Amino acid sequence: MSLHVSELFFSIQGESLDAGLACAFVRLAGCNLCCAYCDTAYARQGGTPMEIPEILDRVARFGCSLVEITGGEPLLQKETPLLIQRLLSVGYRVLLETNGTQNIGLVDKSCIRIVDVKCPSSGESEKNDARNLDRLAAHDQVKFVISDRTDYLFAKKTAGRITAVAPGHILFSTVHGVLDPAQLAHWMLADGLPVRLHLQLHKILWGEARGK
Ligand SMILES: C[S@@+](CC[C@H](N)C(=O)[O-])C[C@H]1O[C@@H](n2cnc3c(N)ncnc32)[C@H](O)[C@@H]1O
Ligand SMILES: Nc1nc2[nH]cc(C(=O)O)c2c(=O)[nH]1
Ligand code: SF4
Ligand SMILES: [Mg+2]
Repeated sequence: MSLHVSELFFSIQGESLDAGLACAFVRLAGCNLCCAYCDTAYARQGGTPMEIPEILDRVARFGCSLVEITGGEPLLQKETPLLIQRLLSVGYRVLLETNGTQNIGLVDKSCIRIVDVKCPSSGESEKNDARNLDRLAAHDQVKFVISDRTDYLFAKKTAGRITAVAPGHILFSTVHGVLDPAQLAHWMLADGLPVRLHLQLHKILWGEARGK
């Protein structure tokens, strides 16, 4: 059995609470959503089949202890939980970025799951599986990617119902180049929201370059 891999690369982690750290990325191919703003549409199809030992070998060559599994939607592939388990078993800190439509409970609890809750402007918010919010562990993170005021109000309401993670693990991000981060900051401050403002550090560093 193999996994369909879109790309493997080494970069500065640009998202999540680990932003700023050197990180190995495994971008898996295939996605069940088509978010209006998706910055990795190329990973929604295609990919190269790779066996787990080959992926572990490629990741090891980057020489860092932090690995992120992203996509595309990583949880669409049956072998993803096994890949994560193998990475954890050899000592990596493992992050999983997932779109919130698949059961995050299938993944080892030691993995840090970063669960997107899709906002209305993505065009995919009706596909969110609300049950994932009850499956969160304290170390997990929940992310809202926001384009406009309607998205912000949706995120604020949904975040208010999350009790499984501390407010500092709830990330409010802008859709890059669409919503001014200062506008989002103003809204958050005006409402006194305790959640975390989140910007994509890699795009500040390298723009929209692929494999970065
Ligand atoms: C490309 S997705 C892959 C993982 C998974 N499919 C998901 O949506 O969470 C990784 C993260 O990038 C975010 N993202 C995609 N396009 C973006 C954009 N144009 N601006 C800001 N964040 C974006 C997604 O919302 C998600 O949090
Ligand atoms: N540098 C960098 N950090 C990232 N964090 C999450 C990413 C993703 O596309 O899931 C990403 C990415 O594509 N690049
Ligand atoms: S779920 Fe993630 S990879 Fe899929 S279209 Fe949306 S942002 Fe892109
Ligand atoms: Mg990205």
